[in-house]
Amino acid sequence: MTIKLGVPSKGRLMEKTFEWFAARGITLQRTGSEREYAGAVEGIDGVSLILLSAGEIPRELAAGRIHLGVTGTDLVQEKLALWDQLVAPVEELAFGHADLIIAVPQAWVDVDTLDDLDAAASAFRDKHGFRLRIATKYHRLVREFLRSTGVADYALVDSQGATEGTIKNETAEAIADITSSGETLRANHLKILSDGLILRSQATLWRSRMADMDDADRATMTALLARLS
Ligand SMILES: Nc1ncnc2c1ncn2[C@@H]1O[C@H](COP(=O)(O)OP(=O)(O)OP(=O)(O)O)[C@@H](O)[C@H]1O
Ligand SMILES: O=P(O)(O)OC[C@H]1O[C@H](OP(=O)(O)OP(=O)(O)O)[C@H](O)[C@@H]1O
Repeated sequence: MTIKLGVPSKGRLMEKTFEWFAARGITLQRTGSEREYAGAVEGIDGVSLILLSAGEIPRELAAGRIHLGVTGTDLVQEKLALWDQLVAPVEELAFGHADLIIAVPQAWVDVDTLDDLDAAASAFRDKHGFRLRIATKYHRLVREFLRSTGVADYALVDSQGATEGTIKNETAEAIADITSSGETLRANHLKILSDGLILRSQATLWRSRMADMDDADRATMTALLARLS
């Protein structure tokens, strides 16, 4: 067998992950054509590279189909109930920083906190006859956060991308999404609630608690982790 290492297959996260491993003497590269999701590992024996969507890496770790994987804290905590029983963080990689936050239109001058949002949600329901809608792809994290903070009178609507646009498109009144530089929020005339930070995320190397290993794999894992930490 080999130790299977799952890495995002495209974009910022893939490039930064390759750089992070290269700085530790392990070369990860895509092989084949530009569109083929095949990869190779040089600098250590017994490790194979699996290129995957960042959003699927938590599930693959939880199922034990990969031994190690790089993805954001946000995606692990969103996709896996009881995530800490299924995976363990090995290293925070110091890139891919993003905050999961709740934001509302800047024009809502009376709404700056979750308490204000709660009041606005009740008023919204009285006026419109349906619940204030919050667009997000982070359903689990947003529900847990709002439950713990006592906001109840809302409906989540699913948005898998361009979430900041849902308010202008009138499919939601508020959003819960990740922000990094804050530019997308500003460009869409949105503001973060002062107590609306749900989670700080960054790219992290995770180890599966569920993946099988033989003796050779265990030796490879020990050697690999010694190189990475
Ligand atoms: N603007 C950003 N700055 C920093 N990190 C970000 C940014 N956008 C997303 N991320 C982080 O990158 C990771 C992947 O995000 P996302 O799911 O949006 O990626 P994607 O490219 O759409 O991946 P997928 O292939 O799963 O669709 C997440 O952990 C997220 O927190
Ligand atoms: O604070 P900023 O630096 O502007 O970054 C935040 C944006 O980045 C991500 O979107 P992405 O580019 O991954 O596209 P998406 O909306 O399709 O997910 C995220 O969903 C925000 O929209």
